[in-house]
Amino acid sequence: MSVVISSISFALRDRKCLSFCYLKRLGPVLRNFSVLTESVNSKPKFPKKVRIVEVGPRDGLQNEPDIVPTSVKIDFINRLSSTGFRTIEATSFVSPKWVPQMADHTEVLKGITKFPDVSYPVLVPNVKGLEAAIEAGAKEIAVFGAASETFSKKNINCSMEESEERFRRVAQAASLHGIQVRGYVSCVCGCPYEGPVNPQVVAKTAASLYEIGCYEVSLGDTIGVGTPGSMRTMLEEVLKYVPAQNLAVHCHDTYGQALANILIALELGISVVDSSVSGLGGCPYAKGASGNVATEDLVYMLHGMGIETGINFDKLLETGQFICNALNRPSGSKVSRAISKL
Ligand SMILES: CC(C)(COP(=O)([O-])OP(=O)([O-])OC[C@H]1O[C@@H](n2cnc3c(N)ncnc32)[C@H](O)[C@@H]1OP(=O)([O-])[O-])[C@@H](O)C(=O)NCCC(=O)NCCSC(=O)C[C@@](C)(O)CC(=O)[O-]
Repeated sequence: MSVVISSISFALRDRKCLSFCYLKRLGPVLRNFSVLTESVNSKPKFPKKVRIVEVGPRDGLQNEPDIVPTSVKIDFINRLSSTGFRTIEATSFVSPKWVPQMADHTEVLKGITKFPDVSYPVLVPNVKGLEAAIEAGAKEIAVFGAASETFSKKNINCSMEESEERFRRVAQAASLHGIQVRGYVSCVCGCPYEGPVNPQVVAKTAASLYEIGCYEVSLGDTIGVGTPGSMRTMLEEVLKYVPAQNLAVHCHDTYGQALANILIALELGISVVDSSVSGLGGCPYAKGASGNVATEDLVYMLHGMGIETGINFDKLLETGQFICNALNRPSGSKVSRAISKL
């Protein structure tokens, strides 16, 4: 078999050398192997540009054991703004009883310097959160649902169906104020309470967010259990309902699969990726889940592939160092750690 394969690859590399007779004999074999050679020869197509949604100030800091001072959060976001991000998720207008780390949302949103070409979305779970966000000057919000009934109840204290209705009301009210709405689906590759999640449920949840008016739906592998295989299966299902240009991926790196999973998303035409500087974060309602993919690692990979991000890599490393110093912890970014040892 290996002899046949090598002669086929040779033949395909230099078709001019093939005699008609040889080709005729190889004809049926070549036809059988055309699929194999196509996949060997065809390179996956990746987008030329990727927009990174930096979620460090929200997803990164919401799970910190000690309250991070408001001034540090503001400084952090300002540094991110001058790094080249176009979207920085700034904070959450959720109940301070549920997530005390985000209780200073209004001070943070009012205190940051708003760069003209940067959007600062904030998480909003209900109309009460939307009203507070509008009062604080939000121009973009994100609602957050889940593809798991138990996770939905633990995270936002309502069923998936109730959340759909809630988000519809939020989206309608937001549109009256000209506010853009992003949507999240958590647990797209697995749930910390229910285990495996059906890709069709993910697709239905994403489709519902898209239908209520979310301009972009971010698919969250909340506990980082996805692999390139399960990620592809899930994304192919979602893509039947939501176009690639309206999707983003949000990969936690708990099992070290995030970059590989992101590559699958890029291959399928998705060009928006959420990440968190220094791999900060985790969800308070997903025990054991580690941070998001580190932005430094993501940018290193994308720039290495010739994909534009608009991010100044040196400034990004400095910002990562700034927040790690403030939190008194080593960076969760492999790239940052490797570079600091040079
Ligand atoms: C949704 C609620 C509010 C329901 O919480 P609830 O207790 O069911 O709400 P309620 O309507 O019964 O109200 C109870 C109290 O909360 C207050 N309240 C009600 N709403 C608000 C609000 N917006 N802001 C401030 N306060 C609020 C309300 O006024 C009342 O106050 P009280 O009368 O007791 O003094 C609660 O469950 C909550 O805040 N959950 C947020 C959980 C959260 O932030 N999780 C982390 C983010 S999700 C995530 O990380 C995943 C993601 C997005 O990154 C993607 C991924 O990785 O998968």
